[in-house]
Amino acid sequence: MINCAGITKKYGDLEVLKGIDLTINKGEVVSIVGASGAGKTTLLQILGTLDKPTSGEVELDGINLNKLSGKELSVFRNTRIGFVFQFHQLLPEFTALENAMLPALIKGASKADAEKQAKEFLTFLSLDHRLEHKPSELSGGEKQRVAVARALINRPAVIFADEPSGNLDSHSQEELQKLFFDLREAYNQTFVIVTHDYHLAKMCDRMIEMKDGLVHNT
Ligand SMILES: Nc1ncnc2c1ncn2[C@@H]1O[C@H](COP(=O)(O)OP(=O)(O)OP(=O)(O)O)[C@@H](O)[C@H]1O
Repeated sequence: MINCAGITKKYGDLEVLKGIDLTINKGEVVSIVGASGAGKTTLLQILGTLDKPTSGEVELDGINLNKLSGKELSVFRNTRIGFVFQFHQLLPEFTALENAMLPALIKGASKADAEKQAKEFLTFLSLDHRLEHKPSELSGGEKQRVAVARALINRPAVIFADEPSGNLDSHSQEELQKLFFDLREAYNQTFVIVTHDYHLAKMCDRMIEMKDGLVHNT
């Protein structure tokens, strides 16, 4: 699913990633942990095509990312990758249903198909009674579940989550954590999750520990 070899990233003189080799298999739920500044977000952004490495190769879903043009990369990102961030980043003027539908509409799905898919995922995520609510009318946990539905809608190869439960109360945190594993069970969905939450990290199939720009154990 994901293979990366010799990933480095430099910001000026600062070498944030110093040669990362990593393999993540389909259907795995993997956490990336490490101290603040260890390079976790930088690695996630490179794996998720939001940033480019200084050197090294990333293969995702059978595609070598170095070989894609800027335009091909953005199509690949919208269709094959899902993201969940610490702050949900839903569009405030749209309903839960509309927010979840958006990536499917961008991909070119018909409104009817996008709506059907979005409703299926929102129902799976126990939000069938919140379809017409706008983000301001949803709880933090609900907003984050809409963000998960939006990430899922195109059935991406992988969902990258950066501190997905960082802004939630402990009950919503637990609910969200359980969902990742439910979604893997139901859809064989692959997740790569950057987290400071040791409880979540330990629940994952594998914990990738980063230290000083290197992976220490996988
Ligand atoms: N655009 C940038 N320009 C310069 N330095 C950067 C940039 N982005 C990140 N860095 C530096 O790279 C290092 C790694 O940052 P990164 O955000 O990947 O760490 P992290 O492990 O995710 O940390 P945290 O747990 O605090 O989010 C930090 O020292 C950071 O200051």
